[in-house]
Amino acid sequence: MYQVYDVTLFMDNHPGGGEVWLRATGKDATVDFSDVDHSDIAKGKMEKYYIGEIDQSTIPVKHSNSKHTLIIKVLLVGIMVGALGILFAVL
Ligand code: HEM
Repeated sequence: MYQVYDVTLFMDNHPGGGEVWLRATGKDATVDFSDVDHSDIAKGKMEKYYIGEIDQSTIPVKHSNSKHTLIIKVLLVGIMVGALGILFAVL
């Protein structure tokens, strides 16, 4: 389970700055949080911003669209080659 915190209200007052949180947006920040070795005071403050838990198995997995991107690239090259062919035929 992921523990979720709404830190928007604390953003301007976070001693580590709001920037570090922006960099952690949309991802699991557990490692970033432990790397700092937050004090017990910091850990106590977290309770105030705790909003619940998310079961990570319910988070949609990002699929790579590389196959679609390749098809689009091949089509674009085909269109360009076709356009050049028409251009040379006309000239
Ligand atoms: C609700 C969550 C959080 C709370 C309440 C919180 C609170 C604090 C507090 C009170 C400090 C001052 C130092 C201390 O007492 O340990 C601090 C420092 C810091 N925090 Fe957080 N923090 C939170 C989440 C995070 C996250 C997710 C990150 C990283 C992505 C982060 C990065 C930092 C950094 C870089 C510092 C500065 C450390 C230093 O200057 O040595 N914090 N935080």
